[in-house]
Amino acid sequence: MTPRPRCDQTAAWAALRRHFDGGARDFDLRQAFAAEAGRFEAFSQQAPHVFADLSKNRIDAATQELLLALARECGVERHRDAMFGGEAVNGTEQRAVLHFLLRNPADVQVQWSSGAIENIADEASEALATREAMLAYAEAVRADDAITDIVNIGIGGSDLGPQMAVLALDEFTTRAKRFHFVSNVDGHELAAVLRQVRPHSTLFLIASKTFATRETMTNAHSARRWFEAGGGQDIARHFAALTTHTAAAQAFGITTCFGFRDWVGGRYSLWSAIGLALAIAIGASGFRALLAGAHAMDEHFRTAPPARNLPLRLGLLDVWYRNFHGFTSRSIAPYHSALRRLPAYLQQLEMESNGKRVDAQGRALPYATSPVVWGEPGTNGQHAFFQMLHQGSDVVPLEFIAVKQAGHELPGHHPQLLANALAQAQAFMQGQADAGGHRHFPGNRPSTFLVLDRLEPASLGALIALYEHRVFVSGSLWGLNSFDQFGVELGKLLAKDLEPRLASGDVAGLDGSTAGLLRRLR
Ligand SMILES: O=P(O)(O)OC[C@H]1O[C@H](O)[C@H](O)[C@@H](O)[C@@H]1O
Repeated sequence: MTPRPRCDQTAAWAALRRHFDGGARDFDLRQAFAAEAGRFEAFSQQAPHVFADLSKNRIDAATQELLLALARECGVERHRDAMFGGEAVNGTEQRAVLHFLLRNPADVQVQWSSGAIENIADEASEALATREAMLAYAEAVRADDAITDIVNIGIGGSDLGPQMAVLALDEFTTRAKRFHFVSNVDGHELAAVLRQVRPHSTLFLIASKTFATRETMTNAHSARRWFEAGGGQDIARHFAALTTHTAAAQAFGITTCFGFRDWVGGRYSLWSAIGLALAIAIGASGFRALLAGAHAMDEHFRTAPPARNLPLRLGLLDVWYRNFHGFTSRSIAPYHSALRRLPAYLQQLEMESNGKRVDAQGRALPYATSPVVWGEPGTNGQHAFFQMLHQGSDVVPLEFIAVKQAGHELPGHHPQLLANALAQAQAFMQGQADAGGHRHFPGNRPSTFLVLDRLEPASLGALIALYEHRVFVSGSLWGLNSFDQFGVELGKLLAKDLEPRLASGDVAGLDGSTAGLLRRLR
């Protein structure tokens, strides 16, 4: 990878700084709408399966031009093409980043740049073969009436993706099986699931890229002990492993394994064998539709001109808000209860990817990177923390996700839901100037409004891929390696040291607080 210029040392960054200090800081959405008749049309667009209204954001044509110049100068497109070309864009781990390959239709040839990972054709056909094997297995499980419960054991990317998607696509999920997700090492979680299932009718999916994550291994061993203690014998039938480390799964005693490669990051692994629970839930055709929707967004990101490239526009907006306006967080408000785990999924995607303070070469950066990403479905959030969003001292850009068609037939609910989403976005922008004191709403609070026609496999795939690429864009502008996560290691190491101390009471060498708490917890 040729090094890219540091974003804050480009002419475009300096121009943006002048633009901001010269008035953009005080941009007023209400005035902008009053002045520009075509503002909605200019700042909204249809991308594959996702319509996006960006017009209630603090940007105008000049800001957008300068942001696009920043992307050009920072080499974002070159970086994107390097990823799609199979170069080792995850430099710290010397790995290519090819999760998009998992959603490539079988008949599409991938264009690889020279010097990309070797035997690329083999990688592509292996991914395809695994997809077919896994989908055939998913169909066999769906047809097997003796299996009534699927328990996915995994954490982080091996939990959040399949869990979020199984919930989101509930309308498309087989009613013949129940789906459970166990991630936490807290035994309460596994125990609560085991109380509901029986060994002879349960399939455990042990989902772990590394097959080494302690939480998952502890839960997997406990599940196997429970299975055997309950008279279960046929591990091959009741356990399957989804992992890059099939040898470790076999050593555990699992013979049904679906693999993937280390070029799939954990938080990008829903499309791989890690998606098996979802494939069982919605079937092979549903899973293929999810992949096709994501692939359509890949193609959009790869080929749409910058000014109409949605992931690029959203990633640029994120940098504008974080580094110029200084906003520290972004709230996600899905106005669809089935998307209730989406904020948690996006937290991992964005904060684990871009929550870094050094550039891809390990040099400390002088500017802010990932915002805090958080949220709850609407309308629930309205009755909890929206108070702070409307009248608090911080400005938090909000992201609405609304779905045009309901997936149920209860009269009255959906118009009420959609009216609430529209009203909140309106209220954030307009505020209430004619009231003083406690009833004053400052307004001018920015929001982005995403619309899906229907929440279905293809649109969910496109939505997730949109977020993946947007995170790529902001990470690229910030000069980060968005594909490693060394920040999760230290705590794991320390926990390993403390676990035996909890049993022995040995506090030698510990700081006063940790020693005091350890004594307290014994
Ligand atoms: O899939 P696994 O190897 O078990 O990893 C599960 C998760 O844990 C790690 O610590 C990382 O922070 C995550 O990116 C990963 O998704």
